[in-house]
Amino acid sequence: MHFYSTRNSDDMVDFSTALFQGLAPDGGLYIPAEQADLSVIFSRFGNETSFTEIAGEMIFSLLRSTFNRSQSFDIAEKAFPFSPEITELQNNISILELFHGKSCAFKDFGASFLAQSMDTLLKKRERKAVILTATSGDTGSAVAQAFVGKNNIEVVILYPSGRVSPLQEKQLTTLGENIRALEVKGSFDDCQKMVKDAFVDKDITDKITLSSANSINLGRLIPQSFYYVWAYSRIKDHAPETVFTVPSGNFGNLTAGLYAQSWGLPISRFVAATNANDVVPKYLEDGFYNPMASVHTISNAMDVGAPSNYERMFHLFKGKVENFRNKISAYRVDDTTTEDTIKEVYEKEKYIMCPHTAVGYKAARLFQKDNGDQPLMVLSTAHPGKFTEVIEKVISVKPELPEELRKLERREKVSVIIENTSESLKDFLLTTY
Ligand SMILES: Cc1ncc(COP(=O)(O)O)c(C=O)c1O
Ligand SMILES: N[C@@H](CCOP(=O)(O)O)C(=O)O
Repeated sequence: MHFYSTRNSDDMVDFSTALFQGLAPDGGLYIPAEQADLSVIFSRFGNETSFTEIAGEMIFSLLRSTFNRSQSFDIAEKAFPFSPEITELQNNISILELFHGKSCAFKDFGASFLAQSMDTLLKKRERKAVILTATSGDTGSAVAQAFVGKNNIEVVILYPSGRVSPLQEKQLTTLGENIRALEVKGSFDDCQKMVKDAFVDKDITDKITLSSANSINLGRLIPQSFYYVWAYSRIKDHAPETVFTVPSGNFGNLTAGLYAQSWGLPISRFVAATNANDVVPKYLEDGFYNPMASVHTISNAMDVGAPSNYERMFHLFKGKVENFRNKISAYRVDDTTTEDTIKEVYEKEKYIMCPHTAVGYKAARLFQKDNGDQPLMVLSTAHPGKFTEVIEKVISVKPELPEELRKLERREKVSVIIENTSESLKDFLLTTY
């Protein structure tokens, strides 16, 4: 498969180039140039097919011009020593738990695949890369875990000061080695803009081989399609067409689902769930897309006012709001409703969900109210233990922390504080590398 930029279809590249460039040189996002049909392969997957097998088959089917069969399965095995799990709740809702990886969030799937495929390709090319990542909490922690100790790779993580949870901050700032954390005096959108500006700054790119570990990088997005396929393989006997509800911020997760659908996965609809940062729900309502400054919420990892992947969706839907509406329904959920949802589900079902998952769960219930009580699969994007402060306040119970998170509590934070300007990032990069 080849890829081109959303802003220039003549700029055709292979997977390796898209992976290491991250963002296209014209500032656009790489998208698949060919229409793959994997429906026959999907139909062979069943309840017994492991996540690694599904991932290996998909890597080989989509990226065979870059990875041969044995490399594809090797990457899948090394990247995914963990798997999603499904928990059934009342009201026809299934929770697709994506937080059983090292950093306890769904970002582990993308970050781990990215690290393994870069490792495989760097061995061939003997290149050194600096990975720039903007995070509102979870991408950075997954990337830090996936890349720590990797040869020939330096990682720089930008996060908004005071706007990530205490545990997320520990995950970003305590690993050391090849991982550096920049604490930005600003919002996630500032961090994301600083990263994007660096990619198109020739002074930087002439000196440093930059790549990205955000969902602007297709290497982050493609593996996020694997778990939609895995989920389908588990439910297809009783639900041949599935509605997926996706807690959304930068819309990488939902875009990955749209790709899975375009490759032949029978998904009947997506429900996009946002917090008060609701530019996409507003766009579906009135047809006007107005990115805005993000506001702080208790589902902090979704505090995005200018979602990167809107550009990919816009391209996929040929810029027509009706095409968006044909595939996606959208709901916004405010903080009070998010807290009420966490409480209600815990009281009724003794299930603790993180605030982001609660936004998704509530949106699924609203969708059922509008469209009948049909089965829905809600993507659960993070372990509730990453947001202990919110959970304890709402249900007076401290979620049990996995060992990975518990050991971080004792570690010392190390970060460099910088202004929210592209010049500060440029200074840092040019003086450090
Ligand atoms: C826990 C959690 N849920 C949801 C999201 C939103 O995902 P996306 O940015 O892919 O829309 C994020 C951040 O990416 C997150 O960390
Ligand atoms: N919510 C994200 C924001 C970055 O999103 P990405 O998918 O583009 O990396 C985070 O947790 O950092």
